[in-house]
Amino acid sequence: MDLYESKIEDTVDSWERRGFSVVRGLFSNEETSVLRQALEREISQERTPAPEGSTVWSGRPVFYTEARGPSAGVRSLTYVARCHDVMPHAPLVRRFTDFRGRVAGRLPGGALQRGSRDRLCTSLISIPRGRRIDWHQDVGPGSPPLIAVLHLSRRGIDFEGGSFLVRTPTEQTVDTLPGDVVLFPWDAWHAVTEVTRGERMVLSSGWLKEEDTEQRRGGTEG
Ligand SMILES: O=C(O)CCC(=O)C(=O)O
Ligand SMILES: [Fe+2]
Repeated sequence: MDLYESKIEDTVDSWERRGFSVVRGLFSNEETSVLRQALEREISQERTPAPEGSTVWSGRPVFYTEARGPSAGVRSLTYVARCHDVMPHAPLVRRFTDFRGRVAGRLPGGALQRGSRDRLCTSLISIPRGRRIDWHQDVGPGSPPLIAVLHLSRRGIDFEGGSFLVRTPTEQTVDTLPGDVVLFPWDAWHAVTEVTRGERMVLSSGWLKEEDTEQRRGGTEG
């Protein structure tokens, strides 16, 4: 039995009972801190946001977006398909996305399966002080069927506030530690409360739908 097998069993069990799952300590503190520091550097670089109204896919294999409306100020940097190889500490990121894929394969329901040609997509999401993520579902063009969120920031050190809320259908609050992974279905309403100090960062992994990537692909193959 490999390292993750029992975690996968617990994840599926919790999913069936509560409609979502939290995996504690998928990554060690040391691994998480290496990843956090590298990704902090990535997101702190100056970038031009994808145009307003474009979906998550703006024709680029790596693209940056800044949210509008109630979640304004939230920034994300998304890597599509093979661009995962250029992410800092790509082997660590790969362990996370592989874990997500293995869980997806065990969950009941065809809605959770990706199409064979859909593309892996991983977003670094940063919420600075005074910002939050409003209630939403990850539904729409390019929405992935199963969302897995790896928490990178240390509550009380890197940030305060910023609790994850999910309705499946009762509302639950999840306070995470770095290295924890939260998994939930694409149609679950979720939100993040205001970050009252510092900055909160996660890596969120899913699939972009093939139709969306085909329609919107720019010159560069991802
Ligand atoms: O930052 C989070 O905990 C959740 C972010 C989110 O809404 C998502 O990954 O779909
Ligand atoms: Fe979301």
